[in-house]
Amino acid sequence: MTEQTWQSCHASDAAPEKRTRWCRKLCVPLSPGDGNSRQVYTLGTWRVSREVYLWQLSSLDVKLLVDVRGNPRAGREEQLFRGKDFTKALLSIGVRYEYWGDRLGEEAVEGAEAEDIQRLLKGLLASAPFGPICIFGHLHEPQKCHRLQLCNLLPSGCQIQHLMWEDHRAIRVVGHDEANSLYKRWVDFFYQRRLLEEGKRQRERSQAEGIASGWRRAKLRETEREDAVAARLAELQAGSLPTLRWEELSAAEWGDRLRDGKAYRLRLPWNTEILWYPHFLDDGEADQLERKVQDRITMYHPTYFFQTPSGVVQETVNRKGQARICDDFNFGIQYDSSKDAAATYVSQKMEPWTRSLLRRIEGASEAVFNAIWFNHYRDGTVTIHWHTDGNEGLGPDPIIGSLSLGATRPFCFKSKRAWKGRDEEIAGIIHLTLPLFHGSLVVMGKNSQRHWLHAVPAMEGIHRERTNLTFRFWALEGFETIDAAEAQGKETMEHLPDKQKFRLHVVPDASLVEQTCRNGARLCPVIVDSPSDVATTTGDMLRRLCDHVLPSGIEHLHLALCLGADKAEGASAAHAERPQRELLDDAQPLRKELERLGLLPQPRHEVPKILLALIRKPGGQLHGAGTTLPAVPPRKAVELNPEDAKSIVGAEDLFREVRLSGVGRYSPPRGAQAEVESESGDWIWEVIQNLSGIQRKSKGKGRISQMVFHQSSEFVALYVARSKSTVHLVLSTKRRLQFPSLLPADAGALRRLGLYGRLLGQVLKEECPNLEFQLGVRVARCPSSKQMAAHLVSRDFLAPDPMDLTQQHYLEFTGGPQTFLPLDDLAKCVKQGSKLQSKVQLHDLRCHRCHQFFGDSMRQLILHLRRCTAPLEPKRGYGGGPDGGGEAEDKTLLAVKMLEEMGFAGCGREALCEILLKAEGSLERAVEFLAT
Ligand SMILES: O=C(O)CCC(=O)C(=O)O
Ligand SMILES: [Fe+2]
Repeated sequence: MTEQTWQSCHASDAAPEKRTRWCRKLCVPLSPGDGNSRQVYTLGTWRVSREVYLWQLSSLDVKLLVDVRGNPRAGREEQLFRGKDFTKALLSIGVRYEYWGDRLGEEAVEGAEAEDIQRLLKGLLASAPFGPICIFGHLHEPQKCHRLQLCNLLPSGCQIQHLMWEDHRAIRVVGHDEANSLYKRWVDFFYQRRLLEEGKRQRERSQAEGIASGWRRAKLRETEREDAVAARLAELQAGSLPTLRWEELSAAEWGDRLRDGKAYRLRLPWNTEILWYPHFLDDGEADQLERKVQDRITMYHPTYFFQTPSGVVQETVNRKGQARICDDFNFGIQYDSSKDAAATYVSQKMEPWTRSLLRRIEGASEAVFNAIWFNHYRDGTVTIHWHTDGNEGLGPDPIIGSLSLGATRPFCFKSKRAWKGRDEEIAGIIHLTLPLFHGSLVVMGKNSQRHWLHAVPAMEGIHRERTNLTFRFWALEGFETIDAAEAQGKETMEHLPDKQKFRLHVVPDASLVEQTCRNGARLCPVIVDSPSDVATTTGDMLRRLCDHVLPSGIEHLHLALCLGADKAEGASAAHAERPQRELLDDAQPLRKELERLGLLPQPRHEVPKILLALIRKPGGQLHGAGTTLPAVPPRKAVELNPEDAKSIVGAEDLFREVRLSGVGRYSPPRGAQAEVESESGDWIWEVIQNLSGIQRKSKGKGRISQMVFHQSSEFVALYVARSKSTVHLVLSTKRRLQFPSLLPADAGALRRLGLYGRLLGQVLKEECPNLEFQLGVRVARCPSSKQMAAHLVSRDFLAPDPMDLTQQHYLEFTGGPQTFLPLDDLAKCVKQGSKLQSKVQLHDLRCHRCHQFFGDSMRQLILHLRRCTAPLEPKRGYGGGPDGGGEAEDKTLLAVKMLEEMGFAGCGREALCEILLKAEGSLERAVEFLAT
């Protein structure tokens, strides 16, 4: 291949600057005939059994398999993971396995010099056994995999052929020139489409400018002119964004800057750019848009089929709702690996409101888009796993704008490879988390898909829905592959049973549409696939909907079939005119019922929708357990103290986060459920780490998940296993923050944590109006090297199990700022670098009559005092004995001394005097007061 042919292959002349560094490096021609003549095959991973792989390699007489996967244990094909097992299996058919992914993997070659890669390839060939070799990459199609570029750097004598699976047995050979031309076609097609789109925008804008300056007659509609102006303004704002550089800020500083309400251009390693607009839409605009999306966009929850290791086929409704808008393309949703299981997802068309929004986002993103993809997360248990948006339709190095509405969820970025910074401390895989506030926009700019993964992790304790709109430029018609996040760890089915596919459009009854469920989520129409099992009852169907799709906190529902002219039409028709309904019995097999009514669609027709209605079932119960959810009235709004708003960085956003998150009821897990075994003794950190796993199988029902009362993007509020009071939570940062190593830069996070506690306190006060709350850190714990934790505790100290309230806890919680320090004071101390020392003095508790010791168990002492009949020693001079006479003051002093001897010296004499007065002089009652 000559330089010219390479160039024309890999970059359109019209967009030379768009060529990646990688591609340019690969343009270096190879000297022909360097003696390395060799048969080279390439192959990717696919859902084909390992036996068939081995059989094909063996029949091609391959002698060496060269694994060039950067991460050879990634993806769904576990049987093809690098490991002893795979190596042995290859050896059994005479194929040697060599791992080269560390030098020739996707990451290793990114930005590398072509000469260096060539040198490595030469070395590889020189050491390879005689005979054909096979380069093994990740992706099935060679034109999408970096192995194609590697092959372009092989010595010219090599005979290169790419192998692709035709089905689960047969293989197809694609010539190297053909693979290169497929790649070129893809790139050229993509750039041409984008140029076309850019041209359109330019024309629109110059028309708008022409009209504004009065030299051109209006050809654009008013809205189009406004869109063009808004886009231009957004573009100007983008152009003047201040820059934050990853290396220049500590984790604490990032936390502050991402919460200071300002928009930034973030520059990350590997020449990556992210634009961050925390308030791209103001609150009013964001509310309005969320409403509009609820009204106009119908979310689709596709059903995926997985084969479990035992061979059982599982049918799973995707909990994440999806919708796509695009005038140019439809998108495919593939249900499993067989081609005919893919069904076209018909995109909705652009409307004036979506077009306006898209234009504005384009300006802020410095890009053009032609598609909006929606993701709907009904609550914090719906997630998206680590992935890149690397679909071929997005072209090379796509730019993606991502707008968030509803509950704040964190957007996690992590680098695909380790950063080798000068500073040891910041070397390694890089993590950056953005709090996706209601109305925020993140633009994943250049290199963000190439070098980084992103995810939206689970967030138990968040009951509010979230909608995400991603703005993309899509330029290829094709099939979307199945959601990698949902498929994680599961093997998809090879063959689906031959069945008819149709979709069910589930529309809530008009009386339910306006009903807001717990925490403000609205019951909206959804589209789901028909269940494949003919025996599925309408009760099963309803349960599936409740478990996976509908917002929680709705009243008892019933499923009805809508009959009438609009039975297969969209939600709007159902809203406009209520069709006749036929109530479906819970036990009725759904499919049979549809068949009986003559509604089953004919196979091979375009997937039709059948309208099912959700209707209120007065006082009824859903069939089976776990589907009856009482409606809970939304909580009253929390309030932000104007002082906090002024003085705390990020106060407004934190306030909005809590307000919009749908804080749940206080319901601590009971008994063993609440205990977290902690090997390190730092259970809070262990829980936090556990929670930071991006996707959890338990979907909010696991043991660790049950420990969570609430989360914000920065903090977590956990139930404690041995609660010391009616309400008792520990609050901590999700970032590692240990007491002895708190730095002045952490003061901002501590002040926000204080505010978080106050806001949660307000919510809890509404739930338990008779309780008073206090928030602070136990000073005695501060010197320990454990995760920093604050306690939000009600002042009644009525521990569910009184044995759990020790003297130490009691004295600390009631000892004022010397033992229980408010977070704002802690922030001040940290800022000034002062040390904290607890003033609590602990004494063993003991009975003043029989002198029995009770360690620090207040409960045991109280129980004992109620029983102890030992006489009071007369010489102790208290309790009405003969030496006990004298002045009342002396009597009190004696009693105070006795309490001190009993182990309450830490309370201070003044407090003991007061308590004695309250207890009318009775020591036993004084002890009980001390405990409550
Ligand atoms: O919901 C989000 O913010 C992320 C969505 C996403 O990454 C995607 O759709 O690819
Ligand atoms: Fe994504």
